[in-house]
Amino acid sequence: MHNHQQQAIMKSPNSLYSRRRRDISSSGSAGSGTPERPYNSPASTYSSSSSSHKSNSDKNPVKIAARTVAGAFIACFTPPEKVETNNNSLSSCGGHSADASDASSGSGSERRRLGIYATSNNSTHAREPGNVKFSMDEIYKATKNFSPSLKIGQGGFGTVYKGQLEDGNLVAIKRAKKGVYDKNSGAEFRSEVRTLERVEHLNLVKFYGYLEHVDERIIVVEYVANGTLREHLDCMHGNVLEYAARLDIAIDVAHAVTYLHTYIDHPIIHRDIKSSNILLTENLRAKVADFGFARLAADSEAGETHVSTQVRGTAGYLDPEYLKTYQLTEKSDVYSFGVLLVELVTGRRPIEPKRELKERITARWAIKKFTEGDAILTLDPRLERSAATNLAIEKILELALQCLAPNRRSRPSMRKCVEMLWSIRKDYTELLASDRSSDSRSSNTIREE
Ligand SMILES: Nc1ncnc2c1ncn2[C@@H]1O[C@H](COP(=O)(O)OP(=O)(O)OP(=O)(O)O)[C@@H](O)[C@H]1O
Repeated sequence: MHNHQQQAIMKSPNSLYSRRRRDISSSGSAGSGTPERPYNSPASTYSSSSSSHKSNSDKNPVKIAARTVAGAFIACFTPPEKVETNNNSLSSCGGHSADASDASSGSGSERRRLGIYATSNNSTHAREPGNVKFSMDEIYKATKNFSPSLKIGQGGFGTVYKGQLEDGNLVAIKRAKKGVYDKNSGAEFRSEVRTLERVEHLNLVKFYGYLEHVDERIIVVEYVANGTLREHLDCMHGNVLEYAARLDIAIDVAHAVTYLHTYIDHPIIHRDIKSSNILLTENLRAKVADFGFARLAADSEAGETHVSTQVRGTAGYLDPEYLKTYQLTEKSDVYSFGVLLVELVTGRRPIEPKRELKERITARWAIKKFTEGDAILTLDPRLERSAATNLAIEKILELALQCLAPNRRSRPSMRKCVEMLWSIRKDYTELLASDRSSDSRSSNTIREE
């Protein structure tokens, strides 16, 4: 990537960085989790296992670099009418329901609707635990020979199919485009697969296995039924994503990334944290997907502090220091997480070329509003305002500001982000409860009068 191209990307949220420092309490109170999985215990959240893991895919570096640069240039120069933006209007939350209603991952009705594996519930052919190698036959069966009706997505890595294994588990089967992995990159594929095999966390998409056969490279991961966070922010699933759910999602993602960064054997940098890589369950809990770019972080005990490698990632989320130096650290993920926090508050995409100039880079605009004392004006207009929400917006943007610090040393660790988010959620929940009880008291008073 050329310097001037990098500059184009780097103009974003950091140059806008003007600090308004305030102390954020980081009491680390646990807050409430859903029954789906508690996160009151950091220890349990971060524990690792050696059995099954998270998704991976790798991507063509040339395409990624090209896409990154193109993204930045499109962001700056594309005439507005050619670029789609997020329409923040209530009406955009109409009835378009993609996968939301069939969120019953693995339910009989869904299987019947898709017509896959009618007999699978009775199957006794479960995969051996720990066996991560799939055969072509298994993949053909699971995808009904890569049936177009089971295609659920297309990404930089290739095509994604929904499938069902013989043991009944629903999976996403990611088939690499031919050429993404050539003969020489088999080692890279295998090393990434080894990484996936070793990680396991409730907020990471679980890795089931892979297949490497002639020119086929396939990764099999847990199917997450309820679409991506970006789709939900765009109201593609019918309902507005409530503020409390957004806070929970931020915490889920922070847990997953903290786990990766503090992974027992060796820290792992995700490198592509973005709202379209956050998948949601039917209970709106988040699972971080796409280890396409994941690399093991440098061993800081061995005196290294970064990994030098090619620039990869997605325009709008890229750490400017990484773009300048090609040096990747965990703090690059923290930067992307800061962009994601702003996305959660505003509902907007990181770059919205159709907006007026000062609002095109969402993080720059939101942080400016925050520093001017107008944080609440950045709230997604589809959400209701309340004292609790107003306070939480301020605090989230304050945390985002820290994550987006141009100097990576000034950024908090992901673990620190988790603690701050716990504290924000606790304050939010308490204030919401007291708002509600005072509301009901005053309505009782009115009724008595
Ligand atoms: N585990 C999964 N469960 C359910 N759907 C999935 C899963 N993984 C991917 N998808 C669907 O497939 C789409 C493409 O996913 P993929 O990870 O290949 O690309 P991407 O992250 O959207 O794009 P890019 O490769 O540019 O980062 C996703 O947007 C999602 O809709």
